Order: sequence, then C-alpha cells, then structure tokens
Amino acid sequence: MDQISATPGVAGQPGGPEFGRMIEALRTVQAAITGAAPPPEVSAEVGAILETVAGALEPYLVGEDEQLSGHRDDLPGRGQPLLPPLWLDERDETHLRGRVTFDRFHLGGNGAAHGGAITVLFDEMLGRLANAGRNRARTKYLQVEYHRITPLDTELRVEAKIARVEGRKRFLTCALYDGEHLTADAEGLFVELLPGQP
Ligand SMILES: CCCCCCCC/C=C\CCCCCCCC(=O)SCCNC(=O)CCNC(=O)[C@H](O)C(C)(C)COP(=O)(O)OP(=O)(O)OC[C@H]1O[C@@H](n2cnc3c(N)ncnc32)[C@H](O)[C@@H]1OP(=O)(O)O
Repeated sequence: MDQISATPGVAGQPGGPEFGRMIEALRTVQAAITGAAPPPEVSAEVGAILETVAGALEPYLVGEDEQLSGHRDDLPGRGQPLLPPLWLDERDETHLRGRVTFDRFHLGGNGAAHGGAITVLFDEMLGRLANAGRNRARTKYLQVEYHRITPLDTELRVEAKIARVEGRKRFLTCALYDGEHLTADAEGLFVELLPGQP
C-alpha cells in the first residue's frame, strides 16, 4: 500500500459511505461474536449467514492496490478491521495525536485489552508517522511496555512522536493514555527501505 485516501467516498460509488457502514457493521459483528455464548442453533444460523456474506464479496476480490480496506483515511483505523478504530485529530511530520476505543473483540482477559492489540495500534501510529512525508520505512523493532491495564469501551488518547532520525533510521515513541493515566508506551525503530526492498 503506497497511498491512502483522505477524501470521503461518494454515495453510490465503490468506497462511498456504504463501504464505511459495512466496515462498521463488521466491527460490531466481531465484538458481538467474541462476547456471545449462543445456543448451537444460533451459532449455526449466524455461521451460515457469514458464509453467505463471504460469498457475496468473493466476485469482487481485487489486488492489494485496489482494495478499499486500509486505504481510507476518512474511516477509523483506515477502514482496516485488524486495527482498532483510531481517529487521528492532529498530525504533522513530527507528531500524531488520536483517539482509539478497544472493544470486546480486543479483549485479552479480566476486562483488559489484549497486549497484542495495543501493539498493533502502536505499530500503526509509528508506521504512519515514520512514513509521513518521507520515503517508505518499515518497523525494525517495536518495544512495548504495559504500565497498567488498558480498559475496553473507553475512549483513550494516543500520541506518537519522532525522537530522532539518523540516516535511514527513524526512532519514534508512542504513548496510550486513559485520562491522565499512561497505560502503555513504546519505542520503535523504523528503517528507510533501500531501492528494491519490498
Ligand atoms: C509499511 C510500508 C510503508 C508504507 C508507506 C505507505 C504510506 C503510508 C500509508 C499508510 C501507513 C501504513 C502504516 C503501516 C505501518 C505498519 C508498519 C509495519 O508493520 S512494517 C512490517 C513489519 N516490519 C517488517 O516486515 C520489516 C522486515 N525487515 C526488513 O524488511 C528489514 O530488516 C529492514 C528493511 C527493516 C531493514 O533491513 P536492512 O538490511 O536494509 O537494514 P539493516 O542493515 O538491518 O539496518 C539498518 C540500520 O539500522 C540499524 N539497526 C538494525 N537493527 C537495529 C537495532 N535493533 N537497534 C539499533 N539499530 C539497529 C543497523 O545497524 C543499520 O544502521 P546503519 O545504517 O548501519 O547506521
């Protein structure tokens, strides 16, 4: 993926508001399935509906460059269901600030968000910033610390900064807050790709 579009789509066109609604519904389904203990007949019925859903989309399978998911900057988490719904409110080439809410789909245990889901958020934040107005770079390492549990169903603040740039190396930091409380933070190294690196 080399480009993402910040332009809201046009109703009636691929990538219009209908697409955003579908992704939102998928997020709702992910949380509902994760949190449910349905009787077998309901599991069977929902499973069959989801097989129908997958079948409805199958004729429209496209390559990575043409897919809409992940390419939509006007949708939370770029419209990529792997990412928790993230809204970026401030952004320049040195910092990013946004809001994110984890839900039941992102549960680790005992009401806390899964540490891996938090790491996905940090990789996204640092990746977005590392690539803002610069040549492409990829994560070399991402070191995460969990300071206290990250609650579900709570709007959290997330901030990323460039710490320093040394040649191809971009060192960045990211922090996640529940109100005034730091729940997790990370330091990452992104390395600018050489010609020919995928
Ligand atoms: C995502 C692509 C960009 C798209 C941009 C589109 C626009 C924006 C749109 C949408 C935003 C999307 C946002 C997505 C974000 C997601 C990001 C990810 O998750 S990326 C996937 C996970 N990461 C990998 O799969 C990397 C796999 N690894 C590699 O490909 C290579 O290892 C690579 C390119 C990272 C580096 O490989 P080498 O061989 O070119 O470089 P070496 O020699 O290892 O290191 C370079 C320098 O770094 C130092 N270095 C290496 N490891 C170090 C370490 N642990 N600590 C300190 N320095 C280290 C070395 O000493 C060297 O330093 P010296 O240049 O000589 O000064």
